[in-house]
Amino acid sequence: MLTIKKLSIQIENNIILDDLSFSIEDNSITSIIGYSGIGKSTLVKAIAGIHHFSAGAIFYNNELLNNTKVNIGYAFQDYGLYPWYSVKKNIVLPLQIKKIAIDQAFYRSILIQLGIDHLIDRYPSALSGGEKQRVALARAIILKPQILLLDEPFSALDTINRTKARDLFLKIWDEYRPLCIFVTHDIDEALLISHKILILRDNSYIQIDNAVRGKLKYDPEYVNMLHSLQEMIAGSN
Ligand SMILES: Nc1ncnc2c1ncn2[C@@H]1O[C@H](COP(=O)(O)OP(=O)(O)OP(=O)(O)O)[C@@H](O)[C@H]1O
Repeated sequence: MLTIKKLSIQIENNIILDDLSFSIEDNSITSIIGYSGIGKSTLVKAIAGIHHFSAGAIFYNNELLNNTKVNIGYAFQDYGLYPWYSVKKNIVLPLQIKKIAIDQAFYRSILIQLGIDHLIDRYPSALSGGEKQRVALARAIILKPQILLLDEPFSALDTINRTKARDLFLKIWDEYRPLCIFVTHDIDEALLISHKILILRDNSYIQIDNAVRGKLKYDPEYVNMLHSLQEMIAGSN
């Protein structure tokens, strides 16, 4: 279980997140939604250990989260690929850093499932935005991390490929069910994939159970939930 306790983050004189507390259970997906600039990426970076916080603490299984002890996979919003490394080297880098032998079968299956097996010798400059995102996703998953942080992982994909990538992600996620935090602007995406949803708003936040996960988009319960979420994001609920 990941527990965020009274977390506050200030950048220069701006309070980005203030007194945020919530928990995420193992084997579950939590989406983070909210207006652009509200602090979604900042929160994910703090959990990844690459952004300082001004107050509060982050625990994993009741111990302070230490990213040298706990494997954290992170797909950055801007991909975060190293331009001087090939696709293969970018993907296996987390294994090399942690001195973990490559699981060839898992590596091959990720490449094939994400449709990037033909790209492994290319460099990031020779990839499309959607290809870079899939490489970033492969790199986040390669360690089979206990905590998987995905910051708008499908934003560069068109609608058809986004739907495919989402289904694929859920298939891969289901193989070992890591605790996953998924930042998205797409409320439908949040409703389709996540067990819980954290809504960040100006000066407040709400964490809700997603009762319509797995339901069809035209199901009345789904439509009601979609409308309530829209109101919650706008701050009128
Ligand atoms: N290095 C920085 N210096 C100053 N302000 C920053 C810095 N990094 C982020 N911010 C500000 O912090 C706020 C939160 O940014 P963040 O990227 O977390 O938002 P977000 O909710 O992920 O936005 P988006 O949905 O547009 O990706 C924004 O107002 C941003 O301008």
